[in-house]
Amino acid sequence: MIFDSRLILYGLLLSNGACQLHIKNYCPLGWERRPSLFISPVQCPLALLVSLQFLEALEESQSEAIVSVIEVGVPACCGVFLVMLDKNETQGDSTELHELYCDSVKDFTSAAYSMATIAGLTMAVNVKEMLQSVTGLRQQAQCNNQLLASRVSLHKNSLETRRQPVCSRRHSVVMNVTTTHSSSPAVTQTLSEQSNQSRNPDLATVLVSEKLGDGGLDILRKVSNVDCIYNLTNEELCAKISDYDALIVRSATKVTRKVFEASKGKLKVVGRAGVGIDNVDLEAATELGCLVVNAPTANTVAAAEHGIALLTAMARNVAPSDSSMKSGKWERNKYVGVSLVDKTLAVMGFGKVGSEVARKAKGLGMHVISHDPYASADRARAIGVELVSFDDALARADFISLHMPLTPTTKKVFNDDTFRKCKKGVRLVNVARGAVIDEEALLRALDSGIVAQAALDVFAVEPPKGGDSSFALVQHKNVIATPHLGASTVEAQEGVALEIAEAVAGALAGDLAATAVNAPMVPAEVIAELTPYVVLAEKLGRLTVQLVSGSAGVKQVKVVYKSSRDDGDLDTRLLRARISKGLIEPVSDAIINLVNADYVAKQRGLKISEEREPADGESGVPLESVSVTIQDVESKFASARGDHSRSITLEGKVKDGVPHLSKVGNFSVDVSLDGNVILYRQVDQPGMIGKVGSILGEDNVNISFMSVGRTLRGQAAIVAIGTDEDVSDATIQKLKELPAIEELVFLRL
Ligand SMILES: NC(=O)C1=CN([C@@H]2O[C@H](COP(=O)(O)OP(=O)(O)OC[C@H]3O[C@@H](n4cnc5c(N)ncnc54)[C@H](O)[C@@H]3O)[C@@H](O)[C@H]2O)C=CC1
Ligand SMILES: O=C(O)C(=O)COP(=O)(O)O
Repeated sequence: MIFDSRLILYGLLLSNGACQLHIKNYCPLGWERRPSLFISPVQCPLALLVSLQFLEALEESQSEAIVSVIEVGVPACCGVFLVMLDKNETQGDSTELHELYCDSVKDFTSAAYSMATIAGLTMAVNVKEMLQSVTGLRQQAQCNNQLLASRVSLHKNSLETRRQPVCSRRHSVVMNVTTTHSSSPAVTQTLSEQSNQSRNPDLATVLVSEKLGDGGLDILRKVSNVDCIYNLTNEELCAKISDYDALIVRSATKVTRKVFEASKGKLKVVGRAGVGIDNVDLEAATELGCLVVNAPTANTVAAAEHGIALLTAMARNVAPSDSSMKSGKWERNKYVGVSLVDKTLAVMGFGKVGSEVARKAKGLGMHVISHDPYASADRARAIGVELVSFDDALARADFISLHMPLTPTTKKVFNDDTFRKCKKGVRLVNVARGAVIDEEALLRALDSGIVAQAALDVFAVEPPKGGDSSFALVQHKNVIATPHLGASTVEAQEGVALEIAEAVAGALAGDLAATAVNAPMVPAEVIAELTPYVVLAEKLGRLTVQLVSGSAGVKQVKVVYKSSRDDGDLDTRLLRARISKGLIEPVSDAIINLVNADYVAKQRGLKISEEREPADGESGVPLESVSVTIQDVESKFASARGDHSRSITLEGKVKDGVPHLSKVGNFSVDVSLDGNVILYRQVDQPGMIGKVGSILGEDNVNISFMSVGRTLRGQAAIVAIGTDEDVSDATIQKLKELPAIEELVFLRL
C-alpha cells in the first residue's frame, strides 16, 4: 500500500462474511479509486488481524498527516472503519479534497449498510457526526465550501481531536453505530412501549410513523420523547395521536382531517419527511392550528436520478430483458431499444426535481423542453431549456417526464384528451404522483399504442391492489414499475431526516419553520425584534374584548400601528395573529396560533383592518404604540369608548421590553401588563387610593402597579390598577360601592 501521498481507506469487516476494503489515493492526475480488496470469509480472521495491525501501525506512526481514524466495532458481528490520511496538504484544491472526504464517508456508509444487510442486520451509522468530524478538520485547511463550513459550527471536538495522539484520537472519534435486527411492526411496537415508560414528562412527544434516518432521530431524541411506530392503520393512528405534539410521516401515512380532529388540539406540528404534502389534509391542519412543515430539498437529486434511471431503463428494456434472462432466455431481437440522443424530452413541472432532470437529460444529448406555468424563463434559459405551452409540450415530445405536485389542478391532468394530443409512440416517465395521470386513460393509451412505454414510480393507489388501475398498469407489458423509490437512497433519507428533524424540533421550540407549508414564514430576526410587541398585541386583544357588553358580537376591529418605519419594514402578520388570539380565545374554546389565526377570524366573521400612523422621528423601535378598537359594540366600561360612542379603544406600548397599557378610551394611563387589571373611573378627589388599597388588602390582593389618568384637574379620573392575584367578586362589589367610583371593571389577562 502507498503511504507517501494522500490516502483514504475505508472498509468493513464481518466476522462471518466477506471483508471489503476501499482505497482512494492521490496521484498526479487527481484522486483515484484503487481496486477494492475483497477478502473471503475464510480469510476473515486474517483480514481482521491485518486491518488491526494496519490501524496499530498508523497509531504508532503518530503522524500529523493522519486526518482521522474512525473505527466502529460491533461486538461479535462486524466491524467497520474509515481511515483518512493526508500526507501532503498542499497538493490539490482543498475544496476538492473536502468533497472527496465527504463522498468517502457516504460511500463508506453505503458499504456498511450493504454489508450489514448481507449479515441480516439493520445498521444505523451516524453519518452526520462523521461528516462533522471530517468537515471540522478540513476547516483548518481554510475550506471555503459554504455548505460544509456551515456544518462545521455544529462540531465542537474535531479540532481538539487532531491535537491528541492518534491512539486516543481513535477512541475519541468512535462512531455511534447501533445494530438492531430488522424490525417487524411487533418489534417496533415493543420498543416504543418501552420508550413510553421512560418518557420525560417535561419534553414534547413525537410520533414517527414511517422509517426515518438515524441522524434525524438523534436530533429529535435530544429535545423530545420519540416513539417510532410503523404500519399504523388510520384508525390506530387516530387512537394514538392525542398523545403526541408532533407527527413525522413520509408518503404512506395519510394525515386526514380525522387524524387532526382525533388529536384534540394536542398535535402542534406535522413534519413531512419529503416534498409532496398531498397526503396531509392542509386545510384541516390550518383550521385546527397545526403547523405543517416539509423537507423540500434533501431528496431532489435522488428523485431526479431515479427519473433518469427509469428513462434509460425504459428506453433500453432493462427490466423485461433482465426478467427474460432470469427465466433462462436469450432474446436479443425482442429487446431492441430506442436511443435518447437528439430526442425531445418534455419536462412537465420545472421545479427542483424537474430542472435537475432537465440538466441531466441534456447531458445525455436530449433536446429538453418544459411546461411549467410558474417557472422563471431566465432559469430555464440558464439550463438551456425552452419553456413551452402544455399542448406544445405534448405535441413535440418523444419522452415526457412528470414533475409537478399533485394538486386539484394537476389531478388527472394526463387523461384521454391529453394523450390524444401526444405524438404516437410517446414514452412517459412518472416520478411525481400517480394521480396526476388518469390511470384508466393511460391503460387505453398503452393498448392503442399512443403511449409506447411508461415507467412509473408512483401510483394513484399505493401499494396497488388487485382490481385497481394502478395494479393493471404494473402488470402491463409495456410498463416498468418501481415501488415509489424516488427518494429512497441512503443519502437522501439521511438528508431528509436531518432536514425534517431540525424543522420539527424548531417548531416545537416555538420557532417558525423556514419550510412551513401552511403558515407565513417570518425571518428569525423579525420574530426576535417583534416578540415584546406580539405579547402586547395579544394582551390588548384580551383586555379589549372583555370590555364588550351586549350580544351583538365582535365583528369589526381596527388596529392602528404607530411606527416610524416604512410599510415594508414592519411585518404585522405576527401582531395581527396575536390580536386575533387575544380577541377570540377568551370568548371561545378555539386555540389560535399563527397558522390558523386568519382562518378562524374569517370563520367567525371577524374583520380586522390594519392602519399605520406615522410616529415622529427615528426612535429605532419597530412600534411606538398599538391601539385596538372594537367597533360597533356597547361597552361595559363607558370611559373606554373611543372616538365613536359605539366603540372601545385600548392602546399599549412596550417600555423596557415590557408591555404597558397606555390609554383607555381617551384617558392616558400607564400600567404594566403582567397581571390582572382593575379599571375604574372616579370623581377626582383626595383619599380614594387609600380606600381602594385597604379593600384590596383585606382580600389579600397585592397591587403591582397603579396609574391615574384624568382629563382635567377636578374632573373624572381613570385609575388602572395591576394586581398579581385574582380578585373575588365580593371585593369587586365592595369597590363598586365606594361613592366616588362611577364605574369599575376587573379584567383578567
Ligand atoms: N417519487 C418520489 O419519491 C418523489 C416524488 N416527488 C414529487 O415530485 C414533485 C416535485 O418535487 P419538487 O421538484 O421538489 O417540487 P417543486 O415545488 O420544486 O416543483 C414543482 C414544480 O411544478 C410546477 N407546477 C405546478 N403546477 C403545475 C402544472 N399544472 N403544470 C406544470 N408544472 C406545474 C411548479 O411551478 C413547480 O415549479 C413533488 O411534489 C412530489 O410529488 C418528489 C420527491 C421524490
Ligand atoms: O418527497 C416526496 O414527495 C416523495 O414522494 C418521497 O416519498 P417517500 O418519503 O419516499 O415516501
